[in-house]
Amino acid sequence: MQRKNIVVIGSSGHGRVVADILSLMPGYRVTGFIDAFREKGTVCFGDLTVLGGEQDLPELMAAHQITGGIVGIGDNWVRSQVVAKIQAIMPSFEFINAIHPSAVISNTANIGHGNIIAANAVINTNTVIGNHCIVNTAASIDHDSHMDNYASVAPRVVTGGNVTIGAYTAVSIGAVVKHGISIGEQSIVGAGAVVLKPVPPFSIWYGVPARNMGERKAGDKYL
Ligand SMILES: CC(=O)SCCNC(=O)CCNC(=O)[C@H](O)C(C)(C)COP(=O)(O)OP(=O)(O)OC[C@H]1O[C@@H](n2cnc3c(N)ncnc32)[C@H](O)[C@@H]1OP(=O)(O)O
Repeated sequence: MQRKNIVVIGSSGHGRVVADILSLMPGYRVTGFIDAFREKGTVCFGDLTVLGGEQDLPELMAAHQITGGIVGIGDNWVRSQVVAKIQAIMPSFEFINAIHPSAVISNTANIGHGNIIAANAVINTNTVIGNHCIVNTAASIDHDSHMDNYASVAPRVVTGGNVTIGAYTAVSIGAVVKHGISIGEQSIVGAGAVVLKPVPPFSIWYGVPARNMGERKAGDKYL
């Protein structure tokens, strides 16, 4: 099989997990990392190094026959900013999905592009995952659910069926979301929360049962 040469944008812990997943996918060869905040040549994962920043992409793509890649940045808002920057610099950049071979994904699920589906994740029947989302290690999104663009679920999150997770919203590590619940855009569900009521947009909810603990603005830090 002809492997596509690709890059991972972001070389922190999450970016390296993404490179690890891609190294297990037969269709791709990871050429290296793009990271404007780390010196060129820094070794990040195995023998893979930082090749340059986003501005260097046109030159790097031509030199290494790179067709595209994926943004491996955990913060949902920052990830969206970097995707926009790449689209402006290199409109032909193809955003791919990084899907761990142990992930279980229904044939009836619909998955966009730029998504990270980590080890042992489950995406069940008729669920829709938008673009540039993260379904992290051993998270489970059950049937007929919907994750909007740039949403994320952290390791061991479990949702029931018919759950909606709005754009840019982060459901934190180990949280449980009851079936039928809708979580609005740009919200945070805190670690270990049990969500039994709908979560409005731009809000922070946590606890057992989860309650409204505050409001937030787009781009507020949560990691
Ligand atoms: C592979 C990976 O690493 S993926 C990333 C995994 N990481 C996560 O998912 C973590 C996400 N972050 C959280 O869940 C955070 O707790 C947040 C964003 C919900 C809240 O963070 P902050 O606003 O900074 O809260 P802060 O730490 O100041 O705590 C405020 C109070 O709320 C409590 N609190 C904070 N989060 C929670 C929570 N999830 N559940 C219960 N109580 C909480 C704190 O104990 C503290 O109580 P205190 O005042 O009595 O000491």
